[in-house]
Amino acid sequence: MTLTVTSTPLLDTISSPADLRQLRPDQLEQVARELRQDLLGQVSRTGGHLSSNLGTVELSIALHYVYNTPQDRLVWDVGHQTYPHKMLTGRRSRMPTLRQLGGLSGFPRRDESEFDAFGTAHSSTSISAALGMAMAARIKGESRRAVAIIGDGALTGGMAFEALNHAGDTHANLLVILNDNDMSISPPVGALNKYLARLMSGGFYSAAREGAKSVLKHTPLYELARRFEEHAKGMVVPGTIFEEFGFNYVGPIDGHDLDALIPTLQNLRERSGPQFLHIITRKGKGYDLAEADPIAYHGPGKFDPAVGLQPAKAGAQTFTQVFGQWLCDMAAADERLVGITPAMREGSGMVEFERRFPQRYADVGIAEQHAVTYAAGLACEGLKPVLAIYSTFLQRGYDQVIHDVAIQNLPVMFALDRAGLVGADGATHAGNYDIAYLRCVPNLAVLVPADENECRQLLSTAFAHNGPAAVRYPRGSGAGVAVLPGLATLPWGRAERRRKRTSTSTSTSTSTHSSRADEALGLSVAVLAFGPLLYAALEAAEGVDASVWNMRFAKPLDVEAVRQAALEHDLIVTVEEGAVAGGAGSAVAEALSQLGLTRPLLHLGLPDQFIEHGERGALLSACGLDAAGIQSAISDFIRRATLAAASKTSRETSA
Ligand SMILES: Cc1ncc(C[n+]2csc(CCOP(=O)(O)OP(=O)(O)O)c2C)c(N)n1
Ligand SMILES: CC(=O)[C@@H](O)[C@H](O)COP(=O)(O)O
Ligand SMILES: [Mg+2]
Repeated sequence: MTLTVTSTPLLDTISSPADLRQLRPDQLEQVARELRQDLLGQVSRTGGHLSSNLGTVELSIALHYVYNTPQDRLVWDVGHQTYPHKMLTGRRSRMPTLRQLGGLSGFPRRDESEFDAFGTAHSSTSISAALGMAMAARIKGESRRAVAIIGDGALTGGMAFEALNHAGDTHANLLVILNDNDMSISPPVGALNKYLARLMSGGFYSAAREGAKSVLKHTPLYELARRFEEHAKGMVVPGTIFEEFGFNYVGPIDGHDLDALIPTLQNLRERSGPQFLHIITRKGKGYDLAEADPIAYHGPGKFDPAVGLQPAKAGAQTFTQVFGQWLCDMAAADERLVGITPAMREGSGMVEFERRFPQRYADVGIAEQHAVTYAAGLACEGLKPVLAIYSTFLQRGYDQVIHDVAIQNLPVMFALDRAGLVGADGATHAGNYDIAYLRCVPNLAVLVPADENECRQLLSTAFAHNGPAAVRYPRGSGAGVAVLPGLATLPWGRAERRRKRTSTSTSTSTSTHSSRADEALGLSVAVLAFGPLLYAALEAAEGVDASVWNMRFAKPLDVEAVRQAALEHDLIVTVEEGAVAGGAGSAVAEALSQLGLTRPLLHLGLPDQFIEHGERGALLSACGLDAAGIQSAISDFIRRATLAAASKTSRETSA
């Protein structure tokens, strides 16, 4: 560890930016040292995003020092780099609760602090939101300022350019700060990145220019520098792309140098019209291990800062690892396979695939819309694209799924990771909606493996399918089922029955001979499970003697299995780790209605509300999606149904 603090602590005196603004400029470097050290200690104890936050320490201090927050609006892009901002805005004492149930969010939230001007966690939204705020200030006749802080990775998202295009034409009092650390989660990709690198390498002129402006302001030398700048701009240096968009471009400057940052921001705050400040920072700044490996420290779990991250202990295989292995094996077997990631190489398990098949790998940047349509183009030419994408991020490419893939019935395969609750990232990253938003799209199949081995089998099944298909699997590991080698497929659209209720009574039985709770109440139960909750459902079924089907497909639904379940049982229970509204359970209800079968239905899944951050298992339990929760929901339902039936009978008798 390289961080040491010597003088009397200043950080403890800062409980809001107003306190920070009381300090002399020459004290701010000490604040930065203390803040960085505290940040490292805090994140090492809770886990969370580290590299990006170590890189925004000086920027956060400078922004709150110069701008009159919260009246002036700071809009952070993605928001994974806002821990220093949180610590300066009255939330330092709550850092030990970071990303835990009931604790601080890992991202900005309007309901957490008045200093969080805009909630975020998906990238590339900051310029649009800050522009909206700048224009609102103008419309309302207010003199507030709006600042968007966006990373070089987030700038690759199309939305950022839509906003730049709009902003440059508005004369809005908007400052866009490009926090360029030459990294996304993985190394940055694309022509824009190369362009930024060129700006950076040619940046000495600009830096000197801006440094001169700030330092020499109000002196005759400043006028000289200004004239030189104008001459040089026109004659020597071509306008930057940001100037072509209508912004006044300043930089690049060193984003860790408070002596450069503060006067530059003071200067920019007084200017009107769209301003663009390009700063250069280092991901992981100040912690040697993170500087050396910003990818590993992008979002680590808990660790000891003195020794750093240790190799993970061999544990259960994650679904992501199952996918990564399958991708390599299938690529070796079928040279038409092309793997695509929108900037999530590590998270999606594609590191090995890139290493082995570089020609068939593409990181397209944070560009989910493009990723989907790019895959569609590949499919048109007979290739077999596999787009590995987090469920939550596919929301960005929804129109492309329908318009570019499904309508044309193209064989694009979506490997949907992080389906269901994700835990510490919370509501913004939850993959709760994909079954609902995909199953309504014609031609598109939705496969829901129950365990690791079935995940591999259904990946092969989707890949073999001659049309669009999504395979959804959750974060982390599942039941721990051993994954068999081979690329065998499973029957298309077919569920498997995993448990038969032991009682022989018929669906309309009123038997009270069994000791089991449901039997006593006279209802037989069929559970239709979609995805890894199958195992909790099987456990619950032991308690209520239910039949259980592993449905495997949310679409095409195995209607025969639904019919059989309905004909043999009184109550149908659906279980899924996805939104109940419009989810797989709804598909079962639709099927029953089409079959003309009426059965009481109990849909177990995620409720119609955003689920906060917390430990994934605990959140699932809180939603009633563990074995105990499923069993008690079924027993309660039966009890209520039986009571309702009894009361109806007694009303009829007395009438
Ligand atoms: C729409 C969307 N896609 C993907 C992500 C995942 N993601 C979070 S941070 C990040 C990299 C952002 O890079 P940059 O903006 O340069 O910030 P840095 O991590 O370098 O601080 C990615 C890909 C996301 N949050 N939102
Ligand atoms: C901020 C962001 O979007 C990513 O860093 C995300 O937090 C990664 O999530 P996983 O840890 O599930 O890969
Ligand atoms: Mg970056």
